[in-house]
Amino acid sequence: MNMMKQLLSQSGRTVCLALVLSLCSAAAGITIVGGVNQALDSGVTDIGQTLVYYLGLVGLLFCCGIGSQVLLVGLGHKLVYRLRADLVQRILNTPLVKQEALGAPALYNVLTRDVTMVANAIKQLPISLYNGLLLAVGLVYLAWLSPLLFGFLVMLVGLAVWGDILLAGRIKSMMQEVRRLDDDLFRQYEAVVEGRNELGLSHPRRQFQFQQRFEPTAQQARDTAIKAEVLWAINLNWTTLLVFVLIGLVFVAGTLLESVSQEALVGYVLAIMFLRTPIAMILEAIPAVIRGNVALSAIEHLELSQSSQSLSDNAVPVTKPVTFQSLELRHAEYHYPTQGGESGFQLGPIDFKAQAGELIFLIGGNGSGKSTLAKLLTGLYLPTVGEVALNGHLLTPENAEQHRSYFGAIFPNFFLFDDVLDEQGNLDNPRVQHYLKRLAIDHKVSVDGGSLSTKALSQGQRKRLALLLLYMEDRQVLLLDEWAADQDPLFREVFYREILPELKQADKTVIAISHDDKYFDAADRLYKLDQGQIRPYVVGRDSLFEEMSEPSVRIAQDV
Ligand SMILES: Nc1ncnc2c1ncn2[C@@H]1O[C@H](COP(=O)(O)OP(=O)(O)OP(=O)(O)O)[C@@H](O)[C@H]1O
Repeated sequence: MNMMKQLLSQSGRTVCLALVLSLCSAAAGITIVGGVNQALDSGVTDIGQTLVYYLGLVGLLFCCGIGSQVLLVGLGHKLVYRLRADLVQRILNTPLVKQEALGAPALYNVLTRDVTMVANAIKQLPISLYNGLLLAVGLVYLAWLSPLLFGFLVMLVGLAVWGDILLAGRIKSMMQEVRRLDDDLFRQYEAVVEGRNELGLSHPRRQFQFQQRFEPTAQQARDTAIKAEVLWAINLNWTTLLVFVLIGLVFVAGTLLESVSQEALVGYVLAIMFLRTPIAMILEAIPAVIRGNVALSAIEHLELSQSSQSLSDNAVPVTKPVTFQSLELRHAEYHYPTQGGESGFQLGPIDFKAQAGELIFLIGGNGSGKSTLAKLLTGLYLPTVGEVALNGHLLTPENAEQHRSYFGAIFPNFFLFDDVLDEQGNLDNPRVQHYLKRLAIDHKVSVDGGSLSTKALSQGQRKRLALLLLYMEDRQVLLLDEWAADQDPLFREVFYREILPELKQADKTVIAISHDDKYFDAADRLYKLDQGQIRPYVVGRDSLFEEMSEPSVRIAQDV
């Protein structure tokens, strides 16, 4: 709810104006009801004047009603827009480690389902506010008409409202359960979409995925949602019935109590009938509001970054990087958080230094910590213990953005963007043609207006495009995590024998994670990771994997 308060506080003036207009409209409506009641009781003396008053009030009701609705509808959509923008910016500003812990399904759930739920709740805002005010003005009128009957009415309505509050609490916990199940469902959707190849090949797995994983969760979500909605629908009908019971009881009480005039009685019946619609509309809006509330709590529960650093203006958050000189790790460690009672992987302590213009290979077995080290070097992870320093400046949460601006990286799970941006963030840089040719991909892809013509390519070709994007960004330090793994032997040769030396010549510092022992001689220095520990690797002296035979290639310059 804090998020909603923040968003609403930015529209204080609109809310106030809409409130005043709604109040005027509601007051005009109740005055018409009161006037009709009075006319029924005492008749009309001046028909012309009465007609003028009547038309004036109808006009006021219409204009103020329209005015408040226009303001509130606009406000509702602006709130949804701000919520979306705020959420996307908060995700973009959330540290990688937190995003990885949350997982993609949870983030998609928030961005799609939760935002829609909040949007639906916000849509109820104009209707509920208007009807709430109408109800409030109506109650003031009833209190004025007969305080005695009003006391009686408050007692009865109080009971009904108490029942509604209890029921709303029960429905809220059901909707929280539906929301929890939705998180599970999004994980199932991810398996269905991302696992399309495996599922396409295996009928038993498809059946298992559908019957054992998807169906039970979807059915439970369906049943809980139906239960909640039906409970509220029963309550809605019960409340409508209560209005008629109320009229009857007021009528009986009024006839029994001598101090209550006939005019007050008729006024009560008229006003309660008139207020029936706003009451029903408010009650109808409540489930959507509860769902929105549950969705907002779910968004807040993710504990995304609170940073509201705007990405929509042109302000550049970091100063232009100076010339890269060195990158150093001093007793640096990175600990993954404990998961399911098991302590996370621990990288380090590591001491490591890369100088400008060096070409360094990181090697090691699966799970030895190479990619973790890459994320630590690039500033995507901050060290748990020890220090990371670039040009002698220690990496801190405050300067992490500046640190990262030196790096370009391709990780194994890279994402290929449609747009080819240059170092200034501009599209349509003519250099792109040269690199398309260099990466031997110009026959498959063109870049038009800064956008890739296609991404429907093989994995090796997609990696070449990722390298194209990296070339265009022209960062000083490049981190290539098993880039060559998907290349054919011919282009692998081009990569190690031509592209890497060219990058070195262009004063780039390259840290490449590689399993290609055939090309270890291309590196200036080699480091091997083993269970989170690093040590220099000497070709010929050290074995790549303990069980493997001695590699035959020697590097030009041993460490
Ligand atoms: N996002 C994560 N959350 C928690 N633990 C992780 C995460 N990513 C990796 N790990 C743990 O860190 C260890 C090292 O992973 P890392 O990806 O750094 O290995 P790697 O050397 O790059 O392996 P590979 O050669 O298979 O890519 C893994 O064994 C895993 O247990």
